Amino acid sequence: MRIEIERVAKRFGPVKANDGVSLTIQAGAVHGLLGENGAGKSTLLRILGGLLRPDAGRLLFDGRPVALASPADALAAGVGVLHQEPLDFPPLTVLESYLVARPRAAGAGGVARSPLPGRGGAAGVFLPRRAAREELLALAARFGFSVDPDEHVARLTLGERQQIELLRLLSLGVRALLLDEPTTGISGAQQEALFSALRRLKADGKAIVLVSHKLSDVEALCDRVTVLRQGKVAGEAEMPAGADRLVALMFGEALAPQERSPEEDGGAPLAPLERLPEPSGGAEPSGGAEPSGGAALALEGVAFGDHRLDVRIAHLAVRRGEVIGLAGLEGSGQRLLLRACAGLLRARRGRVAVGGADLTGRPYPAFLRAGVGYLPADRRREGLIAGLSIEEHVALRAPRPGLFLRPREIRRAAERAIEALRIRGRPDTPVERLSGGNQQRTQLALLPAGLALLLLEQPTRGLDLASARWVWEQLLARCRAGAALLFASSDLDELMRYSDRLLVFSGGRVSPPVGVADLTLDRLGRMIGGELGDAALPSAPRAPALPPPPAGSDR
Ligand SMILES: Nc1ncnc2c1ncn2[C@@H]1O[C@H](COP(=O)(O)OP(=O)(O)OP(=O)(O)O)[C@@H](O)[C@H]1O
Repeated sequence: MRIEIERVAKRFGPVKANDGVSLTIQAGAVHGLLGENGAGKSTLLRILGGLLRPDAGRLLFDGRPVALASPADALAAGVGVLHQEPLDFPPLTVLESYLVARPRAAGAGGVARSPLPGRGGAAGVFLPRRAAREELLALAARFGFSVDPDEHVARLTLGERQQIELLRLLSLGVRALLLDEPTTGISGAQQEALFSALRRLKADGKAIVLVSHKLSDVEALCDRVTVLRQGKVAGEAEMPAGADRLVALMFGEALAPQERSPEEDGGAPLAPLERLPEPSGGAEPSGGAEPSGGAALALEGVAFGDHRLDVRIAHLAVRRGEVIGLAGLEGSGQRLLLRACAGLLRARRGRVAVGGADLTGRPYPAFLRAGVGYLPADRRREGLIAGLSIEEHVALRAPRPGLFLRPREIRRAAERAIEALRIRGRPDTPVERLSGGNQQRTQLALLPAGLALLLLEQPTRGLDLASARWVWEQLLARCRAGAALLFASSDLDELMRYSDRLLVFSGGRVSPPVGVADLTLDRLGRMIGGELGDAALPSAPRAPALPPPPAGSDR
C-alpha cells in the first residue's frame, strides 16, 4: 500500500506537533521516521493509525483520500500500529489475545479471512479455536516465531508480546505497518527475528514505517528516511545516507561527531564524558576493586526474588561516585535488585546498608530518607501520574514546610526544573502530553538533589542521541558530587561506556562484579547469554506460580 501524507498539521495548544508534513511511503519499502525528542514522530504515527485527527492536510492510501476517525478505521483501511508497549491484554492467553478485534465472519462467531496464503476463512456458530490455533501456529512458523497459544500474555517477555501483536495485525490483513521504537527492550535474538520478519513483509509488498532513535536499526532496515524537526520535515534521504548526514538532519550541526555513540559513529573513538574523581579510599574506579569501608551501598548475603526468580548476591560494596551497570536480558533479576536496594522489595535474608546505615527490612520511606532515589523504566505507569501536571508532580515531591502548599513557590520550582532540564512543556502541562523524552526529563527533574544512591532502570530508553548524552552528563555530575549509581540497561554500549563495574544477570544468576576494563562487548554478550563463569551464584528458577503476574511486573 502506498501512503501519501499531504501538508498534515496538528497542534496541541501552542505546540505545533506536526506543521505541514508531506511525505510518501511506498509499498514494498521500509521508511524511517527520525527526529529528536518532541520532533513530532509519534503524533504523525498516531494520525496514520487513526488515534488522532489532523487539524489540516490529508492522507491518501493507494491514491484514495481517507478520513480515519479511529484505530478501527485505520485497521479497516489496512494500517496497523505496533506500539512500543503492545496493546495486548495480560490476563488473556496468547491465542485469545491473537483473536482480539478479529471481525466475525458473516454474522457468525467465526474467524474471518485467513492471513495465510491459499487458505479460506473458517466460520461457525462457535469460535473455531482449533482453526484459529492452527492459523496462529502456521503464521508464527512462517516468521520463525516460537509461540505457545495457551501461555498467558502476562508471562511473556516484551519481545514475545510484540511478536504476537505483529501476528495479530497481520491476521487482520494490514498492508501497512507502523512501528514505534520496536527494538527497545527486546533481546538480540528477538531483534534478529523481527528484522527478518520485516524484510519478509517488505518483500510481500507491505509499506513499513519505522520510528527509531537507533541509527543502527535505521541503517539495517530502511530504504528511505524522513527527518522531522519541530514538527516539520527537515529533510529526506535515500539509504545508505551515512550517519553524519542523518545526525546533521536531526540536530542541525549542533551535535559534533565525537558526541555520538560508537554505534552511530561506526566504532570511531569517543571523547569521554568527564569521569569520576579520584576515589578517596584509593580504590581503582574499574577492575573490580571494592571500597574498604563506608560504602554507599553494601549487600551481604542477600536473597530476594519474585514468583519466578530467586536472586542471591553474596557480597557487593559500591563506593561513592561509582557507576555499576546491571547487564542482562530484561527480566533476569536486574529490576529486582534495584527494587531491593530501594526498599521496594524486601530481601528474604542478608543485609542491605546504605551509607553505612543498616536498612535491612526497613520500608521504602527509610530508604528515601537515607538518600536513595529510584527511577523506574515504565515512566507512564510507575514514574509519573497521568492526569497530573509537571507542577503537581513538583508539589508532590516538595518537602512539607507546613500544612499548606504554596502555589507560587511550587510554580517557580516547576519553572526552574523545566528550565534546568530543558523540558518541552509548561508547568501546567499534564505529563501524559509530554513526548517520551520529555517525560524522562521530568522524572529526572523530580529526583531530589544530594542523593547518596541513584537506582535507575533504562535511564535513556526512548531518548534521542543528544538527550541521552545530556542525561548522562547530569548523572555523572551527581556521581562526581559523591552519589553512587546503579543502572540497568539493555544497551550494551551504554553499559560499557558509563559503568565502572558490571554485574551480569542471566535468569536470576548474577556474576561477581567485573571491571569494564576487563570486558569486551563480545565477552559481555556471551555472559548475558549465560556464560557467567564459575563464580556466579546458582539459583534455581522457581516453579511458575498461578495466577499470572500483573502486567508490567519484572520480566
Ligand atoms: N496530547 C498532547 N497534548 C499536548 N501536547 C502534546 C500531545 N502529544 C504530543 N504533544 C507535544 O507535541 C510535540 C511532539 O510530540 P511527539 O510525541 O509527536 O514527539 P516525538 O518526536 O514522538 O518525541 P519522542 O522521541 O520523545 O517520543 C511535543 O512537544 C509534545 O509535548
